[in-house]
Amino acid sequence: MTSSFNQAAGRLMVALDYPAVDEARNLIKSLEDIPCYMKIGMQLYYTAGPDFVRELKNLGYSVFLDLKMHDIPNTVKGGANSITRLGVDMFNVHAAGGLKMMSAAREGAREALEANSSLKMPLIIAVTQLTSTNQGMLNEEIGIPGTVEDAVVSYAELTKKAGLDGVVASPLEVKSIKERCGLHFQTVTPGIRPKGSAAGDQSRTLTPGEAMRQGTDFIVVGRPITAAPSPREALEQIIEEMKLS
Ligand SMILES: O=C(O)c1cc(=O)[nH]c(=O)n1[C@@H]1O[C@H](COP(=O)(O)O)[C@@H](O)[C@H]1O
Repeated sequence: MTSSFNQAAGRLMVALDYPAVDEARNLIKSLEDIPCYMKIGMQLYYTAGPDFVRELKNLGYSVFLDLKMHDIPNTVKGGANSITRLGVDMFNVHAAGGLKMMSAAREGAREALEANSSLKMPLIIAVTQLTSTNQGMLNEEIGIPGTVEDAVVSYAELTKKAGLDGVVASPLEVKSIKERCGLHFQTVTPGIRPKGSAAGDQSRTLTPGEAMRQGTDFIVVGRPITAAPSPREALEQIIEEMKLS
């Protein structure tokens, strides 16, 4: 595999949304030698737990633990401390928890590092508006006025103020986020749909190539890979598309 292939692979996060650890292991086996980022979300974590995080770290993968913490600051601080002790590379909280809650996540991670100097600081990212949320839902159900883009950018600014590393948003908002928060502020973008694949419950989507051209740092892809007849082929095609962008 070429170095440009591997570089693109490192910016592709595979969402391991499976009900059982064996299915996740089968996928990982089929993707052997491709150095992509692995994302463990609540479905798999609630059944496979910290052991599976350690298993992926032992295999050499970068791991994003996507548990989307949203609670009072003290509880999130404790959660962030435990997650950091697992040695993950990235984890997330909800920006809707507010400034104090987000700062508490950073504090919990910092205390874990103080207690064990062999750990490294994970990237801490805040979810802005879920990529399943559309304009109507934002205004009518969630009760936030204005455009989705404004709501996302405003949460991104709050996240930066809290001292976190970046946000989860749709690729459609990446340019505005980078304009307001700077190029180094990380963007992690789900809502990725290769041409011809089903949107499912995602509302704000772009293709892998389009997302890369918006300047995103990481794309997150689940079902277009996990539900493909050949996940490895689907993943390789996505990486080729990322490389060309
Ligand atoms: O935090 C996330 O990763 C996340 C945030 C968001 O706004 N939208 C979103 O889809 N995700 C996650 O990204 C993955 C997308 O999966 P697919 O829709 O199957 O590609 C899932 O694991 C979601 O939980």
